[in-house]
Order: sequence, then structure tokens, then C-alpha cells
Amino acid sequence: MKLNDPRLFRQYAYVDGKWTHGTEGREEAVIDPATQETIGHCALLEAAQITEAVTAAENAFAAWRAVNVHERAEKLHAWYRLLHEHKEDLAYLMTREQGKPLNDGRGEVDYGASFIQWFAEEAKRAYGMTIPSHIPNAALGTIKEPVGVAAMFTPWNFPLAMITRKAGAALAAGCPVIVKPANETPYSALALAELAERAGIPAGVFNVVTGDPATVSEVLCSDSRIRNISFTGSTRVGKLLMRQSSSSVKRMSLELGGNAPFIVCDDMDPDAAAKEAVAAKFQTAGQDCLAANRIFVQRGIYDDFVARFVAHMEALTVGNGLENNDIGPLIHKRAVESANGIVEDGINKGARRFGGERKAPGENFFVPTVLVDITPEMRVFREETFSPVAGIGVFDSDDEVIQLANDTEYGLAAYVYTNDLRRTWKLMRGLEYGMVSVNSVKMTGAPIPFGGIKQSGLGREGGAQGLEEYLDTKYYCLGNMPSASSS
Ligand SMILES: NC(=O)c1ccc[n+]([C@@H]2O[C@H](COP(=O)([O-])OP(=O)(O)OC[C@H]3O[C@@H](n4cnc5c(N)ncnc54)[C@H](O)[C@@H]3O)[C@@H](O)[C@H]2O)c1
Ligand SMILES: N[C@@H](CC=O)C(=O)O
Repeated sequence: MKLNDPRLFRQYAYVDGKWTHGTEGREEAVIDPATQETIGHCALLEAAQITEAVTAAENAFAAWRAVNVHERAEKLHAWYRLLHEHKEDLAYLMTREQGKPLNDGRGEVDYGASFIQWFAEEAKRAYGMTIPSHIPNAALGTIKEPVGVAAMFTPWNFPLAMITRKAGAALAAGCPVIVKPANETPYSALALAELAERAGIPAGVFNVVTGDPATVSEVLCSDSRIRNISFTGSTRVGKLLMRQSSSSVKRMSLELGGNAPFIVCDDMDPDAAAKEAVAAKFQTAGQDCLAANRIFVQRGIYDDFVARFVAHMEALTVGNGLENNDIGPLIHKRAVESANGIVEDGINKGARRFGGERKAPGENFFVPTVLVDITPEMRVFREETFSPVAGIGVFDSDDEVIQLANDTEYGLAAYVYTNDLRRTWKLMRGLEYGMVSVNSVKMTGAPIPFGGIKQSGLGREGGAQGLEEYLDTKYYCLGNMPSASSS
């Protein structure tokens, strides 16, 4: 690892302020998906060690919640600054473990750091309220209190920002956290732990456990001391964690899969819209919950749009993220096989295929491909492709495209392209999605409530709502007060 600060590359878990390996010495190789070189290992902790992490976090809770919120915010600001100071190293680590282009990695460090800054400020405004009393001589109100220890499971596609969006909120609210990163990408999480320690975040407050996912989730979900489970990942695993957590009734925040529609109306310039659609589809090699999976184009501009989409797509370079390509590798070979299966299925069911002819620069790479004339029977329509495979279909009316776009169990994000205000309103209101972006690929950021409906999840991250996930509302009634009025 070529890092300016080699101490950012940690191959041990981080529990109670100590770097720790598994008591049985078990570990797993971490592979650079571009070269398939082993870049290091991550420790596989045993179940008892995960329980010890819960004890450490629980023990740290009383002191951390008692730290004045302005002081907690100062520590988070210090953490935020350290992320910026070490941006190059963090981006490099991310490219090595995840494969994304270095520039995207830099962007993710900025994005990830912005959540820490946001919640450091937001926690200062965790207001309760007073309630005009219906009880004589009583004072009523609410205060906000931290829920307790939060456990967070994060995916490999955004190895840093998916942690800070959760942990920034939890720590700001006064909750210690235990992070379980994806085994494919543990190093960004462990570098965050190193920087949290340098920022003065006390031992036991920010923990990173690595291990066999099923063991870790079973221990954390069944431990009643864990008060919040926050998960970003597939809908399949989200459902599993819900089941595992039911015995101890916890708060759950779930950011699950997406199958975003991208709707282009015929008042748009086909070339400009196609360029935007390519940007919305192929970032992080399509391994993005916001990726424009299904692109619906109105008939009048359909053929023109398709031709321009293919041209923009073919201009994307594919290769190692360290060499400044547009499209890096997929996370592993299984993902390439799945993408191939989706393309084959579409062709068998009548789709036209464009792209994909260029030679892939390695086993884990997939050359951008688009299936045209997609229908609801095809896998590309039904599944989150999580790869550089796009689908384009035609529509005639607004009602028809709303029906097509909503014909999925997912409801995370949708894109609408039109300059017609009345159509914008109709489409925006008709789409069953947690987030709708009109004429803009970029929609996320720290100030917004990120999240989905239907099987895309529960709860919101970011914005003011993101903090609420880690706060309980305590109602109080002060009875028999000497001079309480009704307000
Ligand atoms: N909605 C969002 O904000 C958002 C953001 C990023 C990714 N995602 C989704 O994440 C998925 C891709 O990420 P992924 O493949 O890492 O997801 P995944 O569900 O396979 O794994 C996510 C995390 O859960 C862990 N995990 C915990 N218990 C597990 C268990 N019993 N079995 C397996 N894993 C367990 C994994 O180790 C990993 O850390 C996609 O569906 C994508 O849409 C959603
Ligand atoms: N791009 C998303 C992550 C989904 O994979 C985000 O901005 O949070």
C-alpha cells in the first residue's frame, strides 16, 4: 500500500480503543478487484469478541452521552478535518479495495466527511418541545435522548460514506457505535477508526468489528443492549436482519436496494438527456443504489435518444481505477457472471443489445452495455443490475410511464427529465419513490433525507431526519407544580 501515512492501513479490528485480531487467528484475504492481487487481510473475530465489543460500547455510553453536545461536535469536527487532510490516502485505499476510479474515491471522501460536519452541527439543534397542558397545574414537554448503542452494517460499494452517514448521526446524538463493514472493503472503515482515535473520540465509542457476516449479525441483532440496527445493503440481507432483531425489538434503519427509473419526456433535447442518463447509470460501474437502471423515453425522441446514449456510453473508458478510467472493475467475478446472465436473458426475450463488444481489461471488468426495447418480463427490468448494464424502454403517455416505473418492489430513487411544470408535478406525485430528482443527476448530500419506500427500506439518513434515527423522544409530565399554567 503506497500511503503517505502508512498507519491508515490497518488489518485488525478496532474494539474499545484497541487493535485486535481474532482469538482463533482466523482471517480473510482482501482482494484488489482490478488486479485480483491480495492487498491484505481482515481479522475474523469470534462471536465472543463481538459480544465484548457490545460490552465496551455499552460501558462507554454513559460517559459519551454526558459529554456536552458542543464538545461532542468539536470532536466530530476534528474527525471531519482529518478526513480532508488524509483525502489522498483514503481515496487510494478505497480504489485498491473497491476498484472505483481515484477521482470518485476523492469525491466519496468529501461526501463522507460532509455527513460528519453536518451532524456535528445538527446535534446542537436536537430540540424537544413544550406541550400546552390539559392537566391542571402540570408542565408537559418532550426531551430528546440518545437511543443507546447502535450497530451498523455497511456495503462495499461506498465503503466510507455509508459509514459516516450513519456513524456521524449516531455519535452526534450521543450513541456509541459498532460498525461491521463489508468483508470486501474493510480498510476504509479501519482508517476511519484510526482517524476517530486521533480526533479524540474515546475508546469504546467508535468500534469496527470484522468477521463472518452471519455470525456478527446474529450476535449484534440478538443482543438486547444494541438499541438500533442501521443497515445499508441488499433487501435480502435487510429482511434477515429484521427477523434476527425481532426478539429484542430494536429501532431499525434500512437503506436497501433500488431499481431507479429515469424518465425522459419528449420536450427534452435527446443528446443532453442521454448524456445525463449515462452519468446516472454508470457511476461506480453501475454498482450504486441510485443507478438509473431502467430508462424510459417518450416515443417521439426514442430512436434519437438511443443512438446518442450508445455514443456517450461507448466513450467511457474501462480499466483500473488508479489509471483514471471512467469505469473500474466490478467487485468480484460473481457480479460479472450476474451481469452476463441479465444481458443474455434480455436478448432471449427480444431486447436489442448495444455495446459490450470491446475487450474487457481483466476478469472482473464488464464493458458498458445497454439493452434496448426492454419489457417487464426481462430481468433487466425487474432486478437491480448493480453493473454497467442499462435498459431502455419506450413510453407514450404519462400514466403509462408512471405505471411502468412503479412496477417494481423497490422505491428508492427516480429521475424525471422534462421542462413542463405540469408534467413534472404529475410524474413526481405519481412515482412511488422516496426520492425524485427532476432534471438533475446529482440529488444526494448531507442536508437531504435519503431513503426509500416499499422494499427499499425504512427510515431516512442525512438531513434533520437522520439524527432522529438515533434519538428517543421522552415525554415528561411535571404534576402538581406550584405555578404551572396551561402553557
Ligand atoms: N439504499 C441505500 O442507501 C444503499 C446504499 C448502498 C448500497 N445499497 C444496496 O446494497 C447492495 C449491495 O451491497 P452488498 O452486496 O454489500 O449488500 P449485502 O446485503 O450483501 O451486504 C451488506 C452488508 O451486510 C453484511 N451482512 C450482515 N449480515 C449478513 C448476513 N447474515 N449475510 C450476508 N451479509 C450480511 C455484509 O457483510 C455487508 O457488510 C445493493 O442492493 C444496493 O442497492 C443500498
Ligand atoms: N450513491 C448512494 C449510495 C448507494 O449505493 C448515496 O449517495 O448514498
